[in-house]
Amino acid sequence: MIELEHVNFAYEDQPILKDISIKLGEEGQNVIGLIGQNGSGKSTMFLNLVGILQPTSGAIRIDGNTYQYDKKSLNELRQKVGIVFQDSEQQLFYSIVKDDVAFALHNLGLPEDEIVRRVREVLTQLDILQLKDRPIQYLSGGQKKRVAIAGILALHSEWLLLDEPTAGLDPDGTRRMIDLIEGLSKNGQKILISSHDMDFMYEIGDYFYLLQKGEIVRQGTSETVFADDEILKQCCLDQPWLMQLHQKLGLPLYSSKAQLFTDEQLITRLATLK
Ligand SMILES: Nc1ncnc2c1ncn2[C@@H]1O[C@H](COP(=O)(O)OP(=O)(O)OP(=O)(O)O)[C@@H](O)[C@H]1O
Repeated sequence: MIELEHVNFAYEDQPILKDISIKLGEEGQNVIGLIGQNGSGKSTMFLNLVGILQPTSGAIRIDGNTYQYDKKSLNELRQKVGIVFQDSEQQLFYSIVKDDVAFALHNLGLPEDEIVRRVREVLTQLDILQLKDRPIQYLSGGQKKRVAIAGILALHSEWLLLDEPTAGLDPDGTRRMIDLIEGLSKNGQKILISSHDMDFMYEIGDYFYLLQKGEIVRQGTSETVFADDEILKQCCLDQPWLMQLHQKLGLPLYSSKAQLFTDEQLITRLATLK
């Protein structure tokens, strides 16, 4: 679990994160959403969680141990908490897929056969084994994101932080990202996602934090956070369409588009309107 205790962060004199005290990854929370409009502080919070930025005051703990910022502690932290940036291209350093995924494993000093095993394992898991010898520059945006994710999962990181994972993806890419996250979550991977794509977040998350101007103004399950249209409007966010169908048309609250379109009772009721 990652705990933030009265965390404040400022860029020079500009306060960005304000007195944040939360516990990420409690029982039953594998996929956690950090939602908020542009500039609310989501990326800044992520950079604090991976130790690239250090809180101005307050503390962050992982599994009970307070973050330390010396080189050795940061190296240990990076094995536990990995981040995929919105522009994942900036974190791919090698020209060939398998070399990039192996990069951090070489840094750890793992034996060559273990590196080869882990690279193959993670590329298979992410369904990109066929890309292993391909130059990264010729991959699509969605494929590059998968390579960046592979580099983190190869480390067996406890936490995967995804900053705007659907930015720049087409509907098919977004669907594949949802399937990927669901698959990882079923295997027990802890994932923290930042996004302002509310439909995507609604479908994928177990628990949510709503960030407004650097403050957590609401937290809870999708029913709690997305039911309050007023607070979402104040944060310049749209209510997920499945929640709108529920609140405005009185339909059951479906957890996904697939669940809605396979509801036989609803389909029968709608057929009588024809
Ligand atoms: N390096 C920096 N120096 C000074 N201010 C910064 C820096 N990076 C971000 N900011 C400011 O901090 C605030 C929060 O930015 P941040 O990128 O954390 O928000 P965000 O919620 O991730 O936004 P987005 O959804 O657009 O990515 C913004 O006002 C931004 O201009």
